[in-house]
Amino acid sequence: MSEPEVLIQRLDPGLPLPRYAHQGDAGADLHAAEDAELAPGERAVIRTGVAIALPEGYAAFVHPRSGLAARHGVTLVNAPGTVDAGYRGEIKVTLINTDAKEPFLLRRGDRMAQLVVQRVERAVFREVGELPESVRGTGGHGSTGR
Ligand SMILES: O=c1ccn([C@H]2C[C@H](O)[C@@H](COP(=O)(O)OP(=O)(O)OP(=O)(O)O)O2)c(=O)[nH]1
Ligand SMILES: [Mg+2]
Repeated sequence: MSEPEVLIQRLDPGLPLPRYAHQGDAGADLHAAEDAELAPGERAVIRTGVAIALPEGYAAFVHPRSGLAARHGVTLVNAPGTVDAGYRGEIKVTLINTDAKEPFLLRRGDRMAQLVVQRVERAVFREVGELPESVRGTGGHGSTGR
């Protein structure tokens, strides 16, 4: 399978570019371009120092890092964040500290989230009066029990 080429622009020369930590990883780690201190319950929009141009038919999704989530309760408010193929602005990460007691200290250069590049489809929304029947029907939101 050929790898899609993503053009990347450094907006902050002092920072490493996003990279895959291991062969086979789906997510490339995004670095924080700034220091921040998040009090319990606080959120902050953090710059990554990079902008990208994705090929048509692709999107990139900003996912939390599970280590930060498990150790510190730090995740993303909008997980996963969607980076559109046409977006040329700086990628930003909206972190939230869900820990009840401990503030979270983020340092410039820390790996704070990961970017997953994926092929995406665009749908045509065709309006109809009635939808076709299905086995599930309209049951949702816990209809199958706990
Ligand atoms: O975690 C994220 C999510 C989004 N974006 C950028 C890329 C994306 O293409 C753009 C818009 O994102 P989205 O459509 O999710 O936000 P919106 O609130 O709908 O803004 P807009 O009105 O600009 O579409 O913001 C990020 O940098 N980080
Ligand atoms: Mg939008």
